[in-house]
Amino acid sequence: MKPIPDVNERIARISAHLYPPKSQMEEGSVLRRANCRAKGGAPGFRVAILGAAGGIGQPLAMLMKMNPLVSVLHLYDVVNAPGVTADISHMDTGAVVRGFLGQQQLEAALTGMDLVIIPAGVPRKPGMTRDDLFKINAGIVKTLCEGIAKCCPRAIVNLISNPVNSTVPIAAEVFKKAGTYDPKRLLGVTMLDVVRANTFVAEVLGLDPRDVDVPVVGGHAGVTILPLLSQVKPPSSFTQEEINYLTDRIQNGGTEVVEAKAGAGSATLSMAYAAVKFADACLRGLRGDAGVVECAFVSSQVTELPFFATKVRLGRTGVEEVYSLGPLNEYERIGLEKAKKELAGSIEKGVSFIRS
Ligand SMILES: NC(=O)C1=CN([C@@H]2O[C@H](COP(=O)(O)OP(=O)(O)OC[C@H]3O[C@@H](n4cnc5c(N)ncnc54)[C@H](O)[C@@H]3O)[C@@H](O)[C@H]2O)C=CC1
Ligand SMILES: O=C([O-])CC(=O)C(=O)O
Repeated sequence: MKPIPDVNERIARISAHLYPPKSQMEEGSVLRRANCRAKGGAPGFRVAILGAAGGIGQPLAMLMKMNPLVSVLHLYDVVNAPGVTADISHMDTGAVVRGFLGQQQLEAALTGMDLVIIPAGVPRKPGMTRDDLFKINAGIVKTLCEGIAKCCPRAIVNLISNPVNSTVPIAAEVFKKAGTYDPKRLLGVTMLDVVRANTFVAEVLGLDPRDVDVPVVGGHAGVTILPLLSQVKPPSSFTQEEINYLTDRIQNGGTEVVEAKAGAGSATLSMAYAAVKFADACLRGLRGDAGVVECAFVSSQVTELPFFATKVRLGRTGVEEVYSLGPLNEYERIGLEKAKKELAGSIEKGVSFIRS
């Protein structure tokens, strides 16, 4: 029987793989061969997840490891990154996984990345608004975006950390300051609102959610989440009662989960699903696929606000086209005015966090 390696030896081997010292990257080393295999064997994109050990980060990491468009997956967090990385790295899918722990490894985590997904930050507890997270999450997003500006300024950024209506303007200001801002490459993730809208509308219509497409515009908090039920596909009509019910349920879907979890956080599994659906769309766009269209909170000229969520077309350079709102009914026009009023304040709050 082969002797079982000493526990410390095994741990040393694992951590050498997770946190490679420079010497290990030399010609002929095991790690070097693994890297070559990653590049040669599984052509694809290099993706980093920042906040990878969290409630969203873990299932997101698992699902990205299953995505055939990903060849290298970097998992960064300030806690528990080694455990999550060791675990995910045993999945027999193509992507090579590496873990990075703590601020001193942020640059290594980001260098060479094509797509950076950010679910780092604190989640809500019952009774809190997303804006209550600003104090802590604004600083986290600032630091991470400074790293992106330095190490992978051309990467597409998918920003999940709340309040998205403010964290996206924060990221834009950080990139502007660094001279790397490309509005086409910065996207606030509002996909969960679309995922929820498709689910709830399908329930009302008695359809399979996969056959339903609901545009959700505006932003990602309360009244700024504006489902356009008049533009649902397949074309459908709703009673006023159904419209009130659906709008309220979609706008408060996050709160529904926060209350059900009763202090144990907010949506994580549905969010990981939505994040992967969105990241996959970004990667298909980068690959050059035609007709990749999703909703996202982006730099926009659709309204007078500098950022707004609408359908966008994704391509090789990120957001290649921002679609206009299309025809709105009276109910949606009133909703739009409310959404813009709240959004303006949230955007301004993010901008002045960096400028002042
Ligand atoms: N855009 C959207 O639709 C949604 C956004 N969210 C937001 O996503 C964020 C994360 O939520 P959860 O995963 O549930 O929270 P969580 O607390 O379970 O995980 C957050 C992770 O971020 C890490 N983290 C904290 N500071 C960090 C830093 N400086 N650098 C790197 N990582 C850091 C933590 O160690 C933790 O592992 C929250 O702000 C939440 O509100 C949640 C659901 C939907
Ligand atoms: O509600 C929250 O705090 C988390 C979130 O953004 C969502 O689930 O839509």
